[in-house]
Amino acid sequence: MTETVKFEMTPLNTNKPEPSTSKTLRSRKVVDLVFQNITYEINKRIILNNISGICPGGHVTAIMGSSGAGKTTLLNVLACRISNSKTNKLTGKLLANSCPYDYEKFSQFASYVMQNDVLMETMTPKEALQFAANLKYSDAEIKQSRVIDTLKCMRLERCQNTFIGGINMKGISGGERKRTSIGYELVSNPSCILLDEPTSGLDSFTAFQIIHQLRKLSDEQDRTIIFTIHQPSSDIFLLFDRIMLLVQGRLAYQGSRDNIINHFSSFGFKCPDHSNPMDYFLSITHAEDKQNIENYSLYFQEYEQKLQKQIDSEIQNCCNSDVPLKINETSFTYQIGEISSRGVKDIMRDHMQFKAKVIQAIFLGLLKGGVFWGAGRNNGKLEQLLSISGALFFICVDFTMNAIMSCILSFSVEREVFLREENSKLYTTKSYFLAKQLIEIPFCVISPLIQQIIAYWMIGLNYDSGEIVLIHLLISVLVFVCSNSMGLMAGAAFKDIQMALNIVPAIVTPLIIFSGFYSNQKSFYPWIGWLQYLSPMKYGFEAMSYNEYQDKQYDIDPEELYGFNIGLWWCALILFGYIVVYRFLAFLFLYGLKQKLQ
Ligand SMILES: Nc1ncnc2c1ncn2[C@@H]1O[C@H](COP(=O)(O)OP(=O)(O)OP(=O)(O)O)[C@@H](O)[C@H]1O
Repeated sequence: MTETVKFEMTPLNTNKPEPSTSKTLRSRKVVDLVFQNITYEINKRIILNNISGICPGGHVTAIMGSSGAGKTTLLNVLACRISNSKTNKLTGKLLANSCPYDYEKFSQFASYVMQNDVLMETMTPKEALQFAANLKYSDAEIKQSRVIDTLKCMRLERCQNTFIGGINMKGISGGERKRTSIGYELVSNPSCILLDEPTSGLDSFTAFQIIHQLRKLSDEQDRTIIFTIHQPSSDIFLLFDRIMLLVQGRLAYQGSRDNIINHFSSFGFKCPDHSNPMDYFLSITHAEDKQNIENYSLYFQEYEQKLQKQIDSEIQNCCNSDVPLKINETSFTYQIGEISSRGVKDIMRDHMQFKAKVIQAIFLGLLKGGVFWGAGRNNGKLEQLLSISGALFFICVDFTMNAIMSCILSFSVEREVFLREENSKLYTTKSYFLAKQLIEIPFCVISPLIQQIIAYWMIGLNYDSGEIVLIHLLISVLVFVCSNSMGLMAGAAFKDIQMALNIVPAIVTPLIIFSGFYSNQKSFYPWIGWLQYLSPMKYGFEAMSYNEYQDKQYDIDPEELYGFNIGLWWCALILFGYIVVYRFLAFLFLYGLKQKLQ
């Protein structure tokens, strides 16, 4: 059964009392966002054309316009998610209560809710909000009250203990996901909330509920709410306080919702009775109709003559009190603890993934054991040396490909969550990265161990002493962790994961060729032979071979046949060194990626 929402039009009051220091969500000062003379060009094409405006605190401002009008671009400019580059040129001023702001400052008083709900599938809404609150506040009582208030405010009480879910797991509904996304930002008590198409993909009733909640946030808590929206129903239209109507990157209307109908009527564009005003205004502004395009100059002229002065005066008189900042109160070590315990929960709860990984490890162990069955039990002849070397080399290649690809794929989902949470200043890149190492490395150890414990005895690798077996397992783990580190680095280095998935095999293939199994390592031409030193498989294969062939006699010395030239422990040390280097580079790339996406 659907719930009915009783909507009461609460009178607007922008002169709300000063913030209380209570532990509830109501603790805000008004923040007026102003943009002045914003022009944005991409490759010399003007996307936003010298526009100015104001989004007052305690009001709901809807940015509207037909497709391609520049709504998302304007929202991104306000959220400082667009900056100058070689091809993109942004000019103009952004002010919060008359003070200029940039990306860093924006994230201290405002939150941005993306169109896609980027949330951890294995958490419940309550846990997600608790995670955000834990990372934001140090006082236990404040954390608790923020979570409870937000659940109530976003009407999430009924689904608070259901998994959020996603592709792999059934979970809460689309509307509840959106409300969780908004709540996630709300926990940190931002003065401004910017949302990109908060109603897209939702049915009209759910869309109404979302906008209704946003309206309540502005009315009851003085927040500045700004969002883009495509085609609101008439019920939703009534929830807006202000409207900005964009037409080809310029403003055709800006001001109160009440006035938009009169404004367009005054120059001959009367909204027909009984029709949804926004449907009408979008129909007269979309760029598909030739007549509309001819009318654009009239819209702009009327805007400049009748509304511009009013907007300029609102900008002049905007609030200029201090902007309340949402400061993060938690320490670096606390952040690491929180992120890693969430990560462990995520792995344990994602039963499908967890089972798939264990089954895959058992299957690959059995496969290697079956294919190279007994290869190590006979020795002496060259062909026996070749088959055991084939087994050792295949172990290295399999670990490398497996670890790199699965890391890139799993990180592609996770890094969106990281980018969102870092953007919301829940934690720093450093604490996320260290927490990731704490969770991931133990799991990287388990998979190669399962595979090798199975395959070792089936292949009949050297078990003259326990030490030899342990060294083999150690090298296997080092190769796996090293490849996982390469995957992490690739996942962080490429903005587009698809590109990483295409390019990485092209990089790994030469590393396989130069790893010493297919050709003697000393026989490569020097101008290209140096590539072998970049290959973790070379060190893995060489170390495993030294370990395996000790005390064994063959027709030909394996060291000579393959041109081994480093030695077991040096190989292990170099693999360890590569792990450190790749992980450090992954951190730098992640840091760079975060900056690039600002
Ligand atoms: N990276 C880009 N390169 C080139 N053009 C771009 C880029 N980003 C946006 N544009 C162009 O800028 C214009 C405004 O885009 P924007 O996404 O802001 O429109 P919108 O009003 O949000 O549209 P929609 O409702 O369809 O999402 C569009 O014509 C779009 O093609």
